[in-house]
Amino acid sequence: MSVPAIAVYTSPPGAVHAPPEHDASSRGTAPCSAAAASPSAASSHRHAAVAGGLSCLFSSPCAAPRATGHEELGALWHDRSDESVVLPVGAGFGGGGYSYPQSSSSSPSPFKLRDHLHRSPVPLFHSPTTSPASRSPSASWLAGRERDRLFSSFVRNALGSCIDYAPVTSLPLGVPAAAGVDAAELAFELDESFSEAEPSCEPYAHELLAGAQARHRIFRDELVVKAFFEAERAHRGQKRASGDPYLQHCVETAVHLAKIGANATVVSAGLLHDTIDDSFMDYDHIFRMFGAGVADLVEGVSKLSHLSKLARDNNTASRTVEADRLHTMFLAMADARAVLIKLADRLHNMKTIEALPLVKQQRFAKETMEIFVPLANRLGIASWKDQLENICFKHLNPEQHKELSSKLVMSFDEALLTSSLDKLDKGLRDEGISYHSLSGRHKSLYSIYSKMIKKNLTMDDVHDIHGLRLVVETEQDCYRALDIVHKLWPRVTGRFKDYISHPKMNGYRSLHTVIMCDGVHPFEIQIRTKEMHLQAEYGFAAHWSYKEGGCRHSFVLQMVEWARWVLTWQCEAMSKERPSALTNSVGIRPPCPFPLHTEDCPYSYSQQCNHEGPIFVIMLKHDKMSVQELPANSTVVDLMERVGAEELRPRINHKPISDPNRKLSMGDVVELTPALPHKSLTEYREEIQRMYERGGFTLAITPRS
Ligand SMILES: Nc1nc2c(ncn2[C@@H]2O[C@H](COP(=O)(O)OP(=O)(O)OP(=O)(O)O)[C@@H](O)[C@H]2O)c(=O)[nH]1
Ligand SMILES: Nc1ncnc2c1ncn2[C@@H]1O[C@H](COP(=O)(O)OP(=O)(O)OP(=O)(O)O)[C@@H](O)[C@H]1O
Repeated sequence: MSVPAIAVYTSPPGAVHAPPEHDASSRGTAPCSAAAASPSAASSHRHAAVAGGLSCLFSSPCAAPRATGHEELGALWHDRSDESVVLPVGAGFGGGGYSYPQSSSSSPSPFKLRDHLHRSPVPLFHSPTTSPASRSPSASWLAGRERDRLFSSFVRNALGSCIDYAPVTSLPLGVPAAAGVDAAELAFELDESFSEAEPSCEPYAHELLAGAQARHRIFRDELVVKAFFEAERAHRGQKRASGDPYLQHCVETAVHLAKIGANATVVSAGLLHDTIDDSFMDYDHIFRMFGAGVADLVEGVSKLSHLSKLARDNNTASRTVEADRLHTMFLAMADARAVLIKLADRLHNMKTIEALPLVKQQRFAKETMEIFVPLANRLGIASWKDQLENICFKHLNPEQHKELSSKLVMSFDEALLTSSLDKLDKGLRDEGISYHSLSGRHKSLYSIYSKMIKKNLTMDDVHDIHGLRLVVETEQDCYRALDIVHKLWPRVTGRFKDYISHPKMNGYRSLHTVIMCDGVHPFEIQIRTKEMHLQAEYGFAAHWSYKEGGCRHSFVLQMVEWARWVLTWQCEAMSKERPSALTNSVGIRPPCPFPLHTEDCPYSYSQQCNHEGPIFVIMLKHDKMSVQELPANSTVVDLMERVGAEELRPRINHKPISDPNRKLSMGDVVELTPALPHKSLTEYREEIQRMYERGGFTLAITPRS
């Protein structure tokens, strides 16, 4: 079971207006009025909400908190898009049980609602200003490198990455998409072959599609529906360990992707992610039907699956250095979106892991913790990271999990979080301080546990179970806001940290204070500027590396930053240019430098740039796998000399090579096998003859009836 939550509260001044097409009404969301529940409902639902897993995310001026039904404790920063759509009107956003009062501006901001529905894969804050014309990376954005403008574009894009699917059809305001949708009522023309294929599906497949469409509108997209039916064809008759149809796993994987804002290409690839490995379909088939965009992603996922299986079979996850190399390699060798799909696949597998034998549960949990959690962390998908961690925690430390879960239910107060946000928002308004964003979160169960272990604390000593974060415009505003915080609540002595005047070694800057809420609950409040926040999310002070405890290679930092950026950018770009089935998405690339880098920054990383960092390759020697680190530009011979295997025969990526001076690339799989002894044909013939005479061959002859 699980809870944590995020509340995001955007700056009321300088009201944010999104273009009309982004209006929530065109997304089939429940209207705001239906969202607000009464405070009494809030308290009465609290415990149920906690037990069921509650998340809150709301935006001023229209509050839109609601509950979700996640099983595990996890900070659901991103996964909110579809749930709101599924909830019946009335339950709507507010169904979770607490309300947020309307603030001074009475008109709901469609921008904010959009954000509510489609969060970025990268945790970010809300821009106070945006313009209708500026939601996708424009030509001027690409051309310009001016820092401020890049910054605001960055914020816009990151927000925009929560995507606008070119809507196939708009649902009427307040009508949950779930109502009466089935595959027979698809709101677009099916092409001929597709229409023919559809009726041959079994009823459960239609139900699955209708269910997915009810959860997220992208499942009405033509490309996605086509991918659905192709996945159905590929996996027809296949079952999961649970006995469920295999197709269900494909759909759930795709739903996870849709929920964090992935576009039609990525969601389609999510539906097809297992076809190359587990069905008769191959790359060429997918290419012909869906184009290189989808086919490359499916192939990328397949490659990651192979590496992951190799790693699991060889227990690589337990060897820290090699596990670390694997994270880096995964991100460096594959399109970040392929990693995203692999993560979504793993998330669903972990959520259904009970169907596997105990020993496999343990193995998967261990591997997930070592390999996939850090990947989710690096890509900034906090909700997946938290969910994965909590599930693994439950399987790896069941006793502690049980004990802490029940304790957390006692100490956790969702309503307090929202009322604190409200109080701070009011305090800031009263003093005329505008802010960029105000958000709150509950620490995930596993994060609490880890902190307790790391710092030898009891749960009562963890002061940031409830946390607020305020992002303001200027450094001066940080201190002014801090004064307000200290006037609003009594502070906990000795817990104030001024990382603005005294930045941390890694450059992290922020003000931290702990205050006492209701005299019982400590709240950690972080105050920073937009710029400081960017530093805290990316670059050297990035939260992921802070959590991972440092990183040896600076190129890894750059690469991760790049991958996160690509992800954000591509989701946005791709959703704007709704890909036709044959569009090659590889052509769409973000500019190499990260927004914070100047043009001549030598550290900027991109997969096109030749970074000087080491490369990581998988080596299979005598059937044992290891992840080898080599300097950039190393060759096969270099590797063979390094491991003392000059006499062995190298194959790269399953193909023999003729030139041992071939350069190695990140993610190459190098197999070193004993060379065939040099025998003449006659000698081989004699050997076979001897084996035959010894009875070494069994000829499979099927008797004719
Ligand atoms: N991104 C990022 N966040 C940081 C960094 N250091 C601290 N933080 C954030 O600030 C919070 C509190 O950090 P500190 O005030 O230094 O507290 P602490 O000494 O680690 O111990 P606690 O107060 O018990 O959390 C952390 O939980 C993080 O959310 C950093 O280097 N990078
Ligand atoms: N006070 C806060 N307000 C809002 N968000 C926060 C706050 N503190 C951390 N976060 C964010 O919550 C997410 C989960 O962080 P988590 O609680 O696991 O670790 P942490 O608090 O940052 O670090 P630690 O456990 O080492 O103290 C991260 O994205 C982090 O940036």
